Amino acid sequence: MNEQTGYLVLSTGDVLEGKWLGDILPTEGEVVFNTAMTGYQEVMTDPSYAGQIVTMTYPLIGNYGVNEVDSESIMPSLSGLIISYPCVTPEHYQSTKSIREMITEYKIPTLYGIDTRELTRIIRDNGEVYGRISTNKNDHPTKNAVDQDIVPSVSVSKIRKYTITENELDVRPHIVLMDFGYKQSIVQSLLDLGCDVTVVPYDTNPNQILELRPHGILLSNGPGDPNDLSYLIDNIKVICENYKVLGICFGHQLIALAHGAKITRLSYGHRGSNHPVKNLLTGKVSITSQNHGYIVDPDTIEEKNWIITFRNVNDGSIEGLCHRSKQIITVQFHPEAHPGPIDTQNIFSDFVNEIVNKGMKLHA
Ligand SMILES: NC(=O)CC[C@H](N)C(=O)O
Repeated sequence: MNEQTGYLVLSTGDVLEGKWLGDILPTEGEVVFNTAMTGYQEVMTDPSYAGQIVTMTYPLIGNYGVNEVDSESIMPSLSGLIISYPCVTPEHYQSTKSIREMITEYKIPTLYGIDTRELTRIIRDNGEVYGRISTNKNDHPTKNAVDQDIVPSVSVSKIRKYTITENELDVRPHIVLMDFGYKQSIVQSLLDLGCDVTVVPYDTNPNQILELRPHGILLSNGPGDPNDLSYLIDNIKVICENYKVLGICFGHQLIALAHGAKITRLSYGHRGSNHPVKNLLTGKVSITSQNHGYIVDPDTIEEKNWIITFRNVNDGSIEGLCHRSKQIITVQFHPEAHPGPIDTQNIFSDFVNEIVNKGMKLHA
């Protein structure tokens, strides 16, 4: 393995020494931790991590390799990766390459040999932490904010259509997915339910959406601070007036923002595969996959218009909303999973059933 020394220099003043796993590629970004024990490939290809240096708290990363089926996007968008102990001789029947081959192919700046649990403690104690991966330990991070154009950098620039050839349903719901940095698993969850999916750029306006004649709109996950997209609020309001809408994570935050709520930061994010959320309508607790640093400020929700449907069991933060009169449901967690449990996949089937059963006239 490459034995060249590299440093993770943090905005807190801490400097952690490691080794470069691939090429020497200095970088910087917000440093965030993910507590999932598996799912590094999905994490590395989730566009919501754009601009961030991700550390996996689980110490052994790479042991089942990288495969052809689990990537959430065409290429990784994260700024960097910090791992404790990499396994570069993977064993798994689906594995086609090692994590080192993947990070070399996609030029992901990566350090290994860092105590990722120590790093996680630093983030937990300090909240928002920025870092620079460098060969020079005096090379401090200069940025203190994630690039404001981060969503445009991951969103599609042209419409992308997904359809399944075999559909035994006599109806074909057509969902427009507004792409703020969508995960492939969201598309797959809709295809599995017999939907046609059209992915559109994040700033597509309601008139362009109308031309596509969708039956429902899904606002996707995405990187960065939703407040940076406040200029889309009018678009989102019109969409929410006219369609059945589902918002996931960034999409949930944008819909809340468009309806007058404030979006604030968690001191450190929820990123992992075992975050319990309680459905306040049924009392049922589900274990969810999560990846977010921002939340909807509970004091700014207009309760006359919104029902809080889910709360996080650990810290009580809002995990889901439902509009009292419009057909809008939103979740802060990731029902599409990947990585993580699929306990809340019913969010997709409830949305599609709502469209099929009570929705507008569907074409056959
Ligand atoms: N997964 C997401 O959609 C993340 C949303 C937003 N970037 C946050 O960190 O809160």
